[in-house]
Amino acid sequence: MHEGNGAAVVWVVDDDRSVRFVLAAALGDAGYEVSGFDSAQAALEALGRRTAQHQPAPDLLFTDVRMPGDDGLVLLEKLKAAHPALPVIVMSAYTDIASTAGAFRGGAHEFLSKPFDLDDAVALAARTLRREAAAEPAGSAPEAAAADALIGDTPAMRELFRAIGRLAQAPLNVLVTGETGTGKELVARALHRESPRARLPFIAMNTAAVPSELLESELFGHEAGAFTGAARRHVGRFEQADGGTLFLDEIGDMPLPLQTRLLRVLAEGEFFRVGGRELIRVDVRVIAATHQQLEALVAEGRFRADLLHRLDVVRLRLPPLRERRADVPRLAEAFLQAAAARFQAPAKRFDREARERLLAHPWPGNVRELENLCWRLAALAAGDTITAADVEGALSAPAPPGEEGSWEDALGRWVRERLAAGDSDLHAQALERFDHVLLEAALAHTGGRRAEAAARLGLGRNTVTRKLAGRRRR
Ligand SMILES: Nc1ncnc2c1ncn2[C@@H]1O[C@H](COP(=O)(O)OP(=O)(O)OP(=O)(O)O)[C@@H](O)[C@H]1O
Repeated sequence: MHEGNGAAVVWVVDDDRSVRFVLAAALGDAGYEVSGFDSAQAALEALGRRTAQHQPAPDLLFTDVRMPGDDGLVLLEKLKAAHPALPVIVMSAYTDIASTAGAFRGGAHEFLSKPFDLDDAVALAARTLRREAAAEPAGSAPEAAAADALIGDTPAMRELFRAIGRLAQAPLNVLVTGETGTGKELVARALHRESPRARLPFIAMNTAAVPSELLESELFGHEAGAFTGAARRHVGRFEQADGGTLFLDEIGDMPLPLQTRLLRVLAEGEFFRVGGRELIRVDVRVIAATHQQLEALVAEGRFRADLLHRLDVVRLRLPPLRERRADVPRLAEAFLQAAAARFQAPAKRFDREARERLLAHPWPGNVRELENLCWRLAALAAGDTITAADVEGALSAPAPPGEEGSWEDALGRWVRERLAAGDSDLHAQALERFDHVLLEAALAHTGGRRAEAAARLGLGRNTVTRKLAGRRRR
C-alpha cells in the first residue's frame, strides 16, 4: 500500500491554500507522503491517473466540505463508490449536526472541525492509518460539531455533537443522561432527525408524567373494553413509533412490572395490546433518558439491571450548564432572538454586566432555566438593552427549576410591568398575546395543521385563519 519509501500516502483536498499548506507540512513532518489538491476535480483526476498506472489509491484523504465545484461531500460520495475502503476525514468550519451527520452518512471516517489543532489532525491521521492497517472498525477520535437546534461550542458539546453525528447512523438503543433541562430531549430528536428513520415518526413519552396505571396502555395500547374506561381501541406509543424512534423520558420512574414488560418487548420486538390477542410486531429504536443515577436505582432494587443493559448500549451524558458556562452567552443571545422573532420585535441585547451576571449564576435548572429567563426578559425588560439589574430582578423571582410557575402569575407580572411602563391598552395587548400563545402552541402540537389546531382549541377554522392573518399584518 505504502509508497516506495514505505510512507503512507495522504491527500489533502482544500481550496484554502493556507490550510492545505500547513496540514500538508505537518503531515509531511510526521513522515507521510503528502499531496495537496485545490478541488475535488483535481483529486479525482489524480486518482484516475493513479488507477490508470495501476497504482493504489492513497491510504488516507482529508477533504474540506465547502469548495468551488464539487464539494467535499460529493467527493466523499464518489470516492466511496470507487474506493470504499479509503478512509476519508471530512474537515469543515460548518460544524452543525446536519453537516457532521451528512459526512458520517456519506461514509466519512471522522469529522474534524475547523479550525483544528495540527497535532490533533496528525494524531488522527496516525490513528486512522494504524486502525486501517490492523483492519479494525473505526472508533472515536477528536473534535467535532455544533449548532442546529442544539447550541453549544464548548469542548463537551462538540464531543457530544460528534457522537450524535456518528450514533444517528447506528441502529442502537441510546441512554441519554443529564440533569433536568440539559437538553436530553433535544439530543434524542437530533439523533432521530439525522438517522435513516428520520422520515418516520419520533414519538416521545415522559414516564413520570403519565399516571402509573395508564402507562402500560399508553406504551402498548389497548383493545376496546380492555378495562373500565377503555371505550375504544387505543394504539400505543410503540406502535405509533413503528419504523421510527421512541423517546422514553424519565425512564427511572417506570414501575417495576412495566420494566419487565418493556424488557420483553425490547428483546422480542413484539407484544400484545392490553386485552388484545393479536401479536403486534414493531421496529422501533428506543432512546431513553434519565436525570437519575440508574445504577443506584438498580442497587436499591428499583430498576432492573437487565433493562438497564438493554437500554444502555450507548450512553450520552449531557453536562450541566455550570460545567460549560462558556456556552451561556451564546445560548442567551439565541433565546433572545427566538423570543424577538416570536414577538415580532427587534431582539434585545445584554450589556456586559448583564452577561457577567448570567455567567455567575449556577443554573440549577440548566438550559431550560436560562431559556425561561431570557423569554421573561424579552417580554418584560423595559429597554432594548438588558442590564444586570434586569437579570437580577428576573433571577430573584425565579421559577422553580423545570417549571415556570402558573401562567396567571406570569400574566400578573406582565401586567404590573406594563402598567409601570405606562402602557394604556393592556387588555388588547394581553388578548393578542393570549391568542398568540394558544395558536402557537396548538400549531406546534399539530405540526402546523390549522384545521386540526382550530378543532383542538375549540375554535372555527376561519377564526384561526383570521387571527393568524391579523398577527402577520402587525
Ligand atoms: N444545547 C441547547 N441548545 C438550545 N436549546 C437547548 C439546548 N439544551 C436545551 N435546550 C432547550 O432547553 C429546554 C430543555 O431541554 P430538554 O427538554 O431537551 O431538556 P431535558 O434534559 O430533556 O429536560 P428534562 O430532564 O427536564 O426532561 C428546551 O426548551 C430546549 O429547547
